[in-house]
Amino acid sequence: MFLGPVLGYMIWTVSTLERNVRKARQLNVPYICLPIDGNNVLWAAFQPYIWSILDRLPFKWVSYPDFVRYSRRGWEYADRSDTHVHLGPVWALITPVAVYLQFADPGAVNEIFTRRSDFVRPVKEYKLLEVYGPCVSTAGDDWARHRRVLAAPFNESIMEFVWDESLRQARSMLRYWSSAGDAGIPTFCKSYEFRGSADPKTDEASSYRNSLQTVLDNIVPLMLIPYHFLASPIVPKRWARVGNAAVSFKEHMAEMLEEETTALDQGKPGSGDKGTNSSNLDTNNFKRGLSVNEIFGNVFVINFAGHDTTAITLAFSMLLLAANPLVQEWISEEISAVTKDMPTEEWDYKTLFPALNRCRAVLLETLRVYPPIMGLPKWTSQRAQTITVRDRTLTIPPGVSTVLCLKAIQSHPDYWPDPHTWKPSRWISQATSVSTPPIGQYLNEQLLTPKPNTYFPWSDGPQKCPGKKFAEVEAVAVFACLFKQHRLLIEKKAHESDEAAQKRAIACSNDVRLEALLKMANADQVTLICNQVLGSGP
Ligand code: HEM
Repeated sequence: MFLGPVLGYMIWTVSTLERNVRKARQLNVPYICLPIDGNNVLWAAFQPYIWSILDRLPFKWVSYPDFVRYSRRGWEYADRSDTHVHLGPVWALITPVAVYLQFADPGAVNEIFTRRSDFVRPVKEYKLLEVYGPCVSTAGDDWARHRRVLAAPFNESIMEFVWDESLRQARSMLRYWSSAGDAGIPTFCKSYEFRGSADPKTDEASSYRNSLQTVLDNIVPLMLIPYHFLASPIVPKRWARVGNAAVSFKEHMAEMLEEETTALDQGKPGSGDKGTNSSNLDTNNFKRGLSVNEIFGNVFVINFAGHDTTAITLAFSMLLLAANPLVQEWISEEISAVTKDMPTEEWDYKTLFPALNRCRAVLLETLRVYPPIMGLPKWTSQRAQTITVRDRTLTIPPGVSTVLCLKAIQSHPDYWPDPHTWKPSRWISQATSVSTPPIGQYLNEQLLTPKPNTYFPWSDGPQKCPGKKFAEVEAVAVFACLFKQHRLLIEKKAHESDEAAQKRAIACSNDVRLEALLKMANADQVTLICNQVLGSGP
């Protein structure tokens, strides 16, 4: 009975694969074939189980045949830049569904980013983000309307709020972490109290924080199954919890919208207007530009795009800092020089943030090695497009996917010396006295500007991340607050040396899996301890 469909599927696979191979041959680029497309929903659901078995065998990922290796979701992390080093700046991953041209060439990357109407976002691949409604990522031709409204509050004047709020959260986090002692740390313009996961006050499942966390933790099933269905009484309890969290999160969004529209109706500034003057923010856009469903869709995307990306990057950074005590000392030296005896409550964004280059370097280096998004998909839509890759001109047929391989280019030895080592100091150089910012004079250092189009964890071009500065300000505030007077240690196992514990932490940071974003697969295998430096405070 099953033989017919299986045979049919196999014939379809072979013939479509062959057709796509012919397309790649015409392009004259090296290629690798896969029998199943990575976006196949069934395969995406099953492959983690297959790989959890393969990972237990005594073979490394690199030793499997190509069709096995590249079928792993998130293969880009294990591959680093190796395939590009072997096959050159552009190669094709061919599946029965598509030809995915993989680019790791700065010139070609620049062309693809800047020619937005020639290389378009494959909206179909982003449709799953429409959990609550259409949004900037799925808007297609209508992208500019969404982007104009959504990006308005992301201006310099909101950064002071982001800085103060991040410091406030970091202080609470520090109190919570320090109180854990040797037992180890248990695992938008609205202010929420910091709550650790073991804090009893986090019980209220419908709180903003908890509903958002449940939604983000279960983002893949929520993208596949409408949340109204999950919240219905007929589904198992575990799923219903996810559905109910999604409903609660929508109620929180509706409440926020109500508060904002009431404020705007009364002529008051909305929360997106914090600290801004009305001349640089068209608050009417908020009401005029998007429908209610589109507002919900975009609020969700801002939460999705802004929360886990930053949280995951901070988690990688903390673990790597704990495994590298000398780097902790290195940033602490800067924090002390820049903030002197000033209490964190008095830290001023405008003077301190630009001077904390070493703290920023930790973030930039973590994003270089562990970018939450490892490849950016674009698409030649209706027309063929020509593009220059080094000394060649490629004519790419319509409907071919072009992937900007940011993980590969950010770890390519042509652009980054010692590319696979996490080394924040690579971002710092001695400033010439003319360009030194006043407060930076203590260390006379400045941040490296990478070669163009060799570093783009926030994407680039018109569709680049509007939250880049937001994330930088958050991370620098958290690092500065934490490492001013505290250090992170790894809890050692019985008879384990410091070195072995540090190696275990680094191995944990390299044991990753790609869900919607790249994250550590088993972060709870390493427990961190937060200690105050002796003689450093009250
Ligand atoms: C380390 C932190 C972050 C990283 C690595 C990051 C990365 C990215 C990348 C790569 C894109 C482009 C995605 C694509 O084209 O498919 C993007 C888009 C976006 N990001 Fe971020 N992001 C971060 C933080 C944030 C924050 C803090 C916010 C908001 C508070 C935010 C909001 C957005 C939005 C709304 C978009 C869609 C923009 C558009 O399509 O026009 N991101 N981000």
